[in-house]
Amino acid sequence: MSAGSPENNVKLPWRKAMPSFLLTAAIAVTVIWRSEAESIADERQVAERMAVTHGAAIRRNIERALSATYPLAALVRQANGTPANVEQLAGELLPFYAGASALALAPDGIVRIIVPEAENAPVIGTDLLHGPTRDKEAIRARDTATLTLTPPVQLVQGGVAAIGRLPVHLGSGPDRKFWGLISVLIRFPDVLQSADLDHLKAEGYAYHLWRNDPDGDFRVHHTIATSGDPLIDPVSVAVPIPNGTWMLSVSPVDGWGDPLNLVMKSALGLSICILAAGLHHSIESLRRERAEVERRIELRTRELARSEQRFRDIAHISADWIWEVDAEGRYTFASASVRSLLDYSPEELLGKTPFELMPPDEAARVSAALAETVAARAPFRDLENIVLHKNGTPMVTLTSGTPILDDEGKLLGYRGVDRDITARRKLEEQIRQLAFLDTLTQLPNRRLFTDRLNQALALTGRSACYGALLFMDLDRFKPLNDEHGHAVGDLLLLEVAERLKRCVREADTVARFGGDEFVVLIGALATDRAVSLAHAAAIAQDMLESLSQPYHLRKRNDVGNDITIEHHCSASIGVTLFRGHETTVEALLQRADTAMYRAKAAGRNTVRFAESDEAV
Ligand SMILES: Nc1nc2c(ncn2[C@@H]2O[C@H](COP(=O)(O)OP(=O)(O)OP(=O)(O)O)[C@@H](O)[C@H]2O)c(=O)[nH]1
Repeated sequence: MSAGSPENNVKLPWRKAMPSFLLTAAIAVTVIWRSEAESIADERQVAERMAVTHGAAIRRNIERALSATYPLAALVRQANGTPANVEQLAGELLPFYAGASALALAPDGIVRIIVPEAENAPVIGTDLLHGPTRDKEAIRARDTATLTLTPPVQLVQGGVAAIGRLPVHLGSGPDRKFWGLISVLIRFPDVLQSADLDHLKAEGYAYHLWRNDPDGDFRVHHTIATSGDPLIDPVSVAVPIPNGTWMLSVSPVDGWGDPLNLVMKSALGLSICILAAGLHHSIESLRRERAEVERRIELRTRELARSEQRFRDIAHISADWIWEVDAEGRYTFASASVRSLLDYSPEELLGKTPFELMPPDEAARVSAALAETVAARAPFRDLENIVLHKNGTPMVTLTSGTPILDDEGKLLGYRGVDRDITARRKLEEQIRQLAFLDTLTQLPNRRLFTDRLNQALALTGRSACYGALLFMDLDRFKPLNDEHGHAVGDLLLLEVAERLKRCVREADTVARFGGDEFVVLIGALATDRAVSLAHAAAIAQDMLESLSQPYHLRKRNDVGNDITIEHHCSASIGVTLFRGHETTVEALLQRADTAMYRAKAAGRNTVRFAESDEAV
């Protein structure tokens, strides 16, 4: 097979499946990416919800703690700036405001009272509005007349806390004047406890509660509380508090998304890509194989059509008759040339057997001759047989055939060819006759006679019977020719031949050597020489007698009329006996010829034996 042959191109290279792989990979990546993005979005939503919930709790706690200042402010206003039993009230209030760890009153900004006093005593006397201890949020509260909250700060008395400052004003309208500040100490992380930030940690979240410095760089974060774990792309919710906003940022400790899930999805995606590429490869391979098979079928069909056309052309122009028979020997196909050979149309032959076209005895002979060949499913060549022309004329054909077998070797029939050799056989017969028969009388000529004489010598040698050879020459034949012409002479010769044949048995041979010379071979006379001589003499006499009968020969006279001439004729016969190869054929003929001349010499119309025979 050459390198460029189609068979080599059927195999599909794997690189052809690459586009399918890449396309599927792109789809898989998109799907995985989207699914991952969706699941991260879901996760962020959940985290945000949690941050919102916890942020709200923080805000509630802060506000509740801050609200502890309101009853005291009300008390101060009610007492017009000089409340009594404030320490007692503050002490009673504190347990009701979770997150509020201390309450302080600072008339004119100077802390005078703080409850509980024991752990907060160092604060007493601190001037929140002036001097080095002044507090930014305190001043803001006074100036804006709104509750402010400091960021969580390190306390003088220890611990971390945010301090809420509520400005208290007395009077209203133009008489309204600043009284001082009521502060609430909101300790960290105590205030956050009821916000249950630990729950976030337990749920696997890192959190960060932070704020910007409202007066400083907004990019600087001040941490209020943290889980201690680093944040990864956190979701942040605002926790509004007085004079500011805290932020609660939350992210899963292990980061967003599920890496194991992502790996499994990626593995699944890769498997689908490989599967898609494999599928593409298989389908494309199948498609190519199918296309190749179809191409080959078309090629073979065309070859078959060409081959069939070739067969039809040959069958059409061939002088031979091409045929097919089924397993029962019935014609299933006959080429058109059967018409010129036997005058049957191909259709007339369908269903017939070849034997139906033969004379019965020929059919039996051919059937027997073919029986073994057909049983062996073997081909046969040049089987000569006689087939009858539609008009009954026997035709000689040479038949050759070859078996038709199916894939299992079962015989389906035969196909073959019949060649008409009738003309050839006729020609051969003519040649044979020219070689062995006298053209005028159709009697054996000298060559055939010599052959038969040889056989007779062998036969008599075995049987011990004598045979006889009679050499005969017509007397005065020439004058007939001369007077009436050769044609009349020929008629006489034909008649002589017939009369001589009638004088002998079928097994004996009458031959013409040419001119008016005839030779007769008598096969088996007797084992006794004398008896044989007598028998031969009797046959010779019989012949003389027969030949002496008048001949009526027809001829056309000078004016064109047919006339009959009566002619009388005699012959001189020389006879000799033989038995076995005592002598040669030539010597025997010579002996008979000599005896014939002796008969001529004796006055013609007589018989003479060879001298050797007479001497016995
Ligand atoms: N019509 C005819 N004549 C033939 C044929 N062959 C030879 N002859 C003639 O036969 C004659 C033979 O004559 P011969 O045997 O020599 O002489 P004959 O007249 O028979 O005389 P005898 O034999 O001596 O009695 C010749 O005239 C030949 O021309 C033949 O085929 N047809």
